[in-house]
Order: sequence, then C-alpha cells, then structure tokens
Amino acid sequence: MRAEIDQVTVRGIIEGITLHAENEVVGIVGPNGSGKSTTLRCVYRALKPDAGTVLIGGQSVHRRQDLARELSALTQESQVEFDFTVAEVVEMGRLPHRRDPARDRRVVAEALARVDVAHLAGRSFLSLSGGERQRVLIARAVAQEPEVLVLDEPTNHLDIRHQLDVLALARGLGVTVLTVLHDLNLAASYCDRLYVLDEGRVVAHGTPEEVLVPELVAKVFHVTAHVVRHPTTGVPQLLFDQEVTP
Ligand SMILES: Nc1ncnc2c1ncn2[C@@H]1O[C@H](COP(=O)(O)OP(=O)(O)OP(=O)(O)O)[C@@H](O)[C@H]1O
Repeated sequence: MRAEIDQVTVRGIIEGITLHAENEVVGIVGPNGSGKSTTLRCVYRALKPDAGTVLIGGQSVHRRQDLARELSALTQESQVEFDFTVAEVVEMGRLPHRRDPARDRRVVAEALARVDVAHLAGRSFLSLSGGERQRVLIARAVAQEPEVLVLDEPTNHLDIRHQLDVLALARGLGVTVLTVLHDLNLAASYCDRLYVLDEGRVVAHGTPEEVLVPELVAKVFHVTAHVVRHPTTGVPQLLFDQEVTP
C-alpha cells in the first residue's frame, strides 16, 4: 500500500516535506531536531499539518475511519501507562481486527516469538527493561498486521543482535515501512531508499548508495565520513573521523 506525504508543513518545524513509500522500506534520517518525528506524527495522525496532505492508499489519513486496520506505528509516545502483562499489550494490536479469536491468538504468539519476548508473556510490562519494552511494542505493532508500518527509532534501547533482528523483521513483512533511524549504517543496510531531512526540509533522497556520500554527510551531519563496502553484502557503510567539521 502506498503512503504519500505531499508538501506537508507544520509551522516553524517542517516545511513542504514530500515523500512516498510503497511496499518497500524507506528510511528518514537527519540530525537531531531536523523534523523526522514531526513528519511521522503527521502520518499516524498525532499531528495535523498546517498545509499539505498525507495519503494512505490514496485517501487522506484525516478522513479515514479505519486507519488502524491499515497502519500501525511505533512512536516516541508509544508507552503503556497501566500494569498490563506483555501478552495483553501485544493483544491490543489485534483490537482493530478481532473477528477470529483463534487467528488472533496465533498472530500474537508469532509476534511475541518473532521479537524474542515469548518468555516474557506473563510478565508485567512495567517491570521490563528498556530494550524488552521496545521489543514488546514492536510485537504489538506487528500483531496489528498493518499494510503500512511507521517506526520512530525502532532500534532505541536494543542491543546489536536485536537491532538487526527488528530491522530484518520489518523488511521481511513485505509491507510499506517508513522508519526514522539514527544509525546511517543500519539505514544503508535495511532501507531501499532514504530521505535526508535537515532543518525541516528534505535535502536529499535516493538509494543509500546515492544519498550516503561524504559531501552530503559533511554538509548535513558535520562529520567527515569515508564510504567502504560491506565485505559480504557489498552495501555501502560509513566510517567516521573523530573530529567534527565546522
Ligand atoms: N510541539 C512542539 N512545539 C514546539 N516545538 C516543537 C514541537 N515538537 C517538536 N518541536 C521542535 O521541532 C524540531 C523538530 O523536532 P522533531 O522531534 O521532529 O525532530 P527529530 O528530527 O525527530 O529529532 P531527534 O533526532 O532529536 O529525535 C525540534 O527543534 C523540536 O524542538
């Protein structure tokens, strides 16, 4: 399903952001405060843009009644306030569906196993570590079986194995994934295309190979980078010098 952001402006924060994703993994990268989360918030309707449109499957998100059946989001605000068990939190992902209890149970069990939290099913969510919580929230988003999955820094709190695992999971779903990532090398490894934001605007977009070049990295992130190839996958990866550029 196609997700389309067209000329979206949130006054003083983002200006005329245009991007799209369709059955691919699209990464949004950029420095702190460049407007990445604000852009995603317009997609999952936490924020109404001052101008521009956000379309999911060709329809405005602000006019859709049934958005939760098509879009799920792991956000910076995705927290659980009350003392639910892990299984209950992931079951919440089935709320938009709930027609076939046997299927719901199976989907929840698969989601728990896929992010390696099945052994925590009976535990209180609030008793979990940061990384365990993040994996449970990812399981909830996946259990929703969305056509469009929106992820704001999904690798937050995760150890390296679980970072790789979660991004492989997102890729393996075969749906439209729109994800904010800070780690440019993970972005290069798991995203089909990238959009680079700086000061609220898209300043570059294309394949990781096209986008992650030393000139762009220096201009936007103010660091010196060298591009090397991953020895087995051939994917471009960046090595950074220690001093920052002015
Ligand atoms: N509700 C708000 N009111 C005022 N300013 C805001 C609001 N939300 C975000 N901002 C500001 O807008 C800018 C962009 O914020 P946003 O969270 O979208 O950036 P980001 O690229 O996701 O940053 P980070 O990498 O630090 O998570 C920041 O300077 C932030 O302080």
